[in-house]
Amino acid sequence: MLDVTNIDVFYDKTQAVNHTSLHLKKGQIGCLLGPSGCGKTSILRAIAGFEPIKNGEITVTGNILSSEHFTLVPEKRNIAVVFQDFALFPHLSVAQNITFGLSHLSHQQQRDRVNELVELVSLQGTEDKFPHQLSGGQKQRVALARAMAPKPQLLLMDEPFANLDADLRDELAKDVRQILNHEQTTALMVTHDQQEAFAMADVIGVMHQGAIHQWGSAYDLYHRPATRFVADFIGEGVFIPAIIREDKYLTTTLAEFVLPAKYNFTVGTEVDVLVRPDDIIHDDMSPFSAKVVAKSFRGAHILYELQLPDPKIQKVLCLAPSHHDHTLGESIGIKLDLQHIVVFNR
Ligand SMILES: Nc1ncnc2c1ncn2[C@@H]1O[C@H](COP(=O)(O)OP(=O)(O)OP(=O)(O)O)[C@@H](O)[C@H]1O
Repeated sequence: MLDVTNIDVFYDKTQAVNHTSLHLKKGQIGCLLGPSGCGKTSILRAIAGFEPIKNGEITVTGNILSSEHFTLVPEKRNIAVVFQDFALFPHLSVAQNITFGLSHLSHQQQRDRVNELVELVSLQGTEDKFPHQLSGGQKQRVALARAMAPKPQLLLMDEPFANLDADLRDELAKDVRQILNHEQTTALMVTHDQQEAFAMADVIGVMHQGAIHQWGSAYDLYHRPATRFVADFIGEGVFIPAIIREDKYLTTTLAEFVLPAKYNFTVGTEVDVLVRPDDIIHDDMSPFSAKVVAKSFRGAHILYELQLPDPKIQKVLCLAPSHHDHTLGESIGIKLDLQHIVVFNR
């Protein structure tokens, strides 16, 4: 549905997006995730038609919207954009804000669509209120309803929940996902908050320095990170040193593993293995122990930071059920239980 193929975006001589591609199917929700300045907004702006592209192509349902020598104006793209500051018209009521893009419809059709959207975004009873009389979450719902009212072929959202507090953000993210699914709207959003990306998106692109390192599901990004940057950026974890032995064995201080077939390291190569907090199991019977150097209570679990006796390994993290409450300085038995073996060259 949306095909962004090998695009470059420049601001004068500064390259903000570097030969980047992404694809969304109809009804899919995509998310660009990455640290500040990595180029997320620039991709969104190029798709919306606010920035020209230097190379490549942007198409929606096969129609070219942007190419090296062509930029279709934003108003002809049938793409809606929701900004982080909501950008509602302050002098228009909720109903008038939502009606704004519907002038091509009859009055009855406008009323029907507004009623439908007000119900969909759970704003019944606020139709005659003005933006300053609404909470942040309500304003964001109006912004979403207004953007979706003309049934755009694509919805773009730039940090749509950034101005909301954490609880509201989680709740709204789930609601927005349901609303988009209900309307079968294809959407692409930008965020630097991974929980928000996980809550909203079917497919996530992790960006760094103008490039998408991996375009995949939350599960794949966490368990099968394609690059060291993705492994570091998504979730928590540490790298522990290992060496490739004959017969494709991988030896670490804590355990030995068979190297998955997709890796092609020569014998003797020194590598790093990704170890997530849920890969380290607390087990009093284990021959390996480590000292608790820090802990953080997370409700159902405690995240322990553990120092192993091996000086080559800085620390590992262990997520243990919170009824196992150990004190700082205590040594606890641990074992490594890697379900997904992810290895990078040292
Ligand atoms: N109008 C502009 N003029 C010049 N450089 C710009 C402009 N907009 C963005 N840049 C630069 O392009 C790069 C990418 O910026 P972009 O806003 O796309 O990143 P981002 O990932 O969306 O960041 P953030 O999360 O902070 O919004 C940055 O180095 C930024 O400084």
